[in-house]
Amino acid sequence: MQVNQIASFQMAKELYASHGIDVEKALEALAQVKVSMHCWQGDDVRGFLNRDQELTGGIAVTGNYPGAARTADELRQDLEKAFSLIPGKHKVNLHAIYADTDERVELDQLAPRHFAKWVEWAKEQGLGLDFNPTCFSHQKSADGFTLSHPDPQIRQFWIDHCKASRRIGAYFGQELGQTCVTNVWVPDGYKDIPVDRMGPRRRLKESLDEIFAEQLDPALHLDAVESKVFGIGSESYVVGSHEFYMGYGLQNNKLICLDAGHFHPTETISNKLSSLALFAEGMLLHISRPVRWDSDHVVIMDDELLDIARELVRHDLLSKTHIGLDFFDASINRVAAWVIGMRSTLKALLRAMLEPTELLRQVELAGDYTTRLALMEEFKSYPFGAIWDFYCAKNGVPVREAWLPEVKAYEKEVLSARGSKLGEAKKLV
Ligand SMILES: C[C@H](O)[C@H](O)[C@@H](O)C(=O)CO
Ligand SMILES: [Mn+2]
Repeated sequence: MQVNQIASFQMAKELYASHGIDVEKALEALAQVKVSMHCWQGDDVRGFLNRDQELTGGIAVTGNYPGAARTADELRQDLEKAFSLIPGKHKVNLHAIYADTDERVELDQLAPRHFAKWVEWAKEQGLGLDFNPTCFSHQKSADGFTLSHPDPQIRQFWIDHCKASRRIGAYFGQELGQTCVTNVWVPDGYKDIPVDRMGPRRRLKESLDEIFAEQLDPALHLDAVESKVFGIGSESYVVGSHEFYMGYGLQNNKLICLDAGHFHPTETISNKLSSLALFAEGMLLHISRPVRWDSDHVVIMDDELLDIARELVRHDLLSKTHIGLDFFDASINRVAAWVIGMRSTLKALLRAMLEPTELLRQVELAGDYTTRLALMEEFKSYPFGAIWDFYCAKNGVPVREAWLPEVKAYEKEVLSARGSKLGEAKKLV
């Protein structure tokens, strides 16, 4: 660590201490936070099963930046690169289509053995794993319906896929000694105005009941359910709406997943946490950045991310909240996208931990809103950057933008040989 970094840290630490903020305690708390980094940013949600299928489910990846991972080994190599630039020990969030196997296997037949290489790797790297059934990009979801499909056979296929996914999740939890969250998201919905809004929701509920019938040890495995307001091709009606899953999750003790991009454009998930936390067993966050719609832009430290972090810290919700990222941007270097999203999320949490929460609470209760506003504003320019730099250096990862040349070098040495989606092996400089 450089001498000037230590000096800046000491000065900042004293300043925070003068407001009763224990910086060392904040850093210890930050080190406990595991963020689940989504594997699908690394290859534009293609996966390794059914690679010939186009991405469906009303989600879209834009951009043609060269270097997407084409195999599980390449994806793991890229994940390792990204984690080497992010402080702390975290988790990787896998989708079912990322099975690493030579077998030709259908989604409903997936088993733990198809993910053994991921487990072996996660053990070596000291990472946890989370999981998701993949209910899209498949011929059986081509008409936009899966778990709420009117055809019982198709519905059963997706039910069996979700059951298989939970067993894989439980296997991750067992093998890695840390709880795996398996999150169910389905794209089901109508482009145009439906007549029957209830029927598909009743079928989805019945499918979920069947999927969750098998009891799994909650120490090893937790279920989450993710809602959405609309998708491309399901603009008028989404079966798994927020009300649907909030009801389902609360009634059945499931984690409720809030994706930052899955609500109306002016609706924020930060404002939902304090309500949900009073009633729910726990929450899963898909931190994303919607720009005008559910565009899944790379997460940055914007106002909403800071507000999410503040809510988690101020109300002591970190222990009942599982934090995951969910974005897919193919217009920039994909490893950089992960690093930016992860570092921003951790930085936002640290910033929230360095706020004088107790003091702000007291002035608010006393009705002194002038002091509340003044302090909240002044604390925005407090030297949290010096504390973040120290944390990065202490964790042996690059300080500030020093990670970028490492990504550029990796791009030159490794990614440029892979080419772009259009097929040409474009050389990058
Ligand atoms: C690939 C993910 O499962 C997906 O992004 C889902 O979580 C979602 O947010 C769909 O819009
Ligand atoms: Mn999501």
